[in-house]
Amino acid sequence: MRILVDRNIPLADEFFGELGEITRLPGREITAEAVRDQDILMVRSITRVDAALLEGSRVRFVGTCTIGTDHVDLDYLRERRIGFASAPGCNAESVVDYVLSSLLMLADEEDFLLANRSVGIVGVGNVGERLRRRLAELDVDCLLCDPPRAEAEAADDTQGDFVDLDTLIERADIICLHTPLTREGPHATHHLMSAQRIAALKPGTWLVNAGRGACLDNAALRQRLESRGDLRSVIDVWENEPAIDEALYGLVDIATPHIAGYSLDGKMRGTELVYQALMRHYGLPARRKLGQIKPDPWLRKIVLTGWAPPLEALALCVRACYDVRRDMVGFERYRRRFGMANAFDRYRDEYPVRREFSTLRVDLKKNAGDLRDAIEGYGFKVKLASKSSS
Ligand SMILES: NC(=O)C1=CN([C@@H]2O[C@H](COP(=O)(O)OP(=O)(O)OC[C@H]3O[C@@H](n4cnc5c(N)ncnc54)[C@H](O)[C@@H]3O)[C@@H](O)[C@H]2O)C=CC1
Ligand SMILES: O=C(O)C(=O)[C@H](O)COP(=O)(O)O
Repeated sequence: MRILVDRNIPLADEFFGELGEITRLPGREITAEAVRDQDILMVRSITRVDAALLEGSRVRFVGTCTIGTDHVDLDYLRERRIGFASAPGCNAESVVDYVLSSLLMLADEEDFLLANRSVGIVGVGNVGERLRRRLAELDVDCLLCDPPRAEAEAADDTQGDFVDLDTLIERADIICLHTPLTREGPHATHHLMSAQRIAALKPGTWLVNAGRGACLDNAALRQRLESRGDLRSVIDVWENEPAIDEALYGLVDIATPHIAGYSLDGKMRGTELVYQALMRHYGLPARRKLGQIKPDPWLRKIVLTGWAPPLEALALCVRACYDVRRDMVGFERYRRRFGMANAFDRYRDEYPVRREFSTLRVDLKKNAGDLRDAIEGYGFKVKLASKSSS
């Protein structure tokens, strides 16, 4: 079999090599001509997969090693009986790491504790739910907005914690968007954060978008920031990637090129999930296991030998593992050298290795044990020193 793989998919040889001949291409160079003689196509979110790409080709299976599927015409694949798999949840932990690293940076600048603020999570699926759980460990109040879930769970008495988006906007100090991009149906998310809703944000609100760019009206956010400058914003996903609105880029506090989910762990998990689905599709045993191939992180553990203010201890662990400033500064450096549209793709292509918080163990000695909840709450592994060793 012939397998065409986006070159930004790690471990493709290890997982797909046994099935046939692999060709690698940059995602934006995966054209109808390139796929014509291929049997299997493995993409990421920048390749539009539809009739224009696949009609007349031999492709019988498409995998996207991503959570989002808005770049794939699923109806077309169904009609043509082409097998399909995505990688639900693969990089959800990484997106949460990104959000927490960003919130910590802003909290650091404004000198306050997250525990004193309420966070509104819009879209409480794999990402939003993990964010909620980690924030709950830190005693942060969360408001949840997820109408599809609210409807589905309405009959369950133990649920019912959902609010509508306008109530969330009114009450939350920090708003995190984690919705998929959908353009149809009762809960379509295109411009869910509309001009009207952006105008309604309370002065001082922090707005985070790590879902999809077009869930938020980018022009309206630019106007609000230009005219009032009274929000703080973290934008990882943009309308019209990679040719994003540079004026908006210049106004947001943390601007990154769609890398929230870009840990090596998240990407490798994406490859493994799609590999498992591919093997099921062909009725073959999935013998390869990520655990056998995954490289060790280069930083395994940090030892805290005494008590420190929780915010400082957390900031230390976060910075050691993944500091969002690395990507802000790196992206800006690329923008100056290559221009925005080139910088956007190139930074992602050449993305420096990043590992999830969960790969870092924090050893707490002596009275540093008091920091356990905060550090575990942020997603790190914690080991408490035994009495004899402390
Ligand atoms: N920035 C990045 O690097 C990444 C971005 N993403 C994006 O994040 C999105 C969410 O990821 P997951 O949580 O894994 O997806 P998921 O499918 O597990 O959860 C999405 C949630 O959004 C809810 N939802 C749908 N319409 C809504 C609406 N109108 N208002 C509020 N909630 C709504 C759904 O009911 C669901 O619970 C993905 O679809 C993808 O587009 C995912 C990974 C990385
Ligand atoms: O998984 C998703 O959904 C994402 O947004 C990906 O992390 C984005 O990565 P690319 O597919 O654009 O490389």
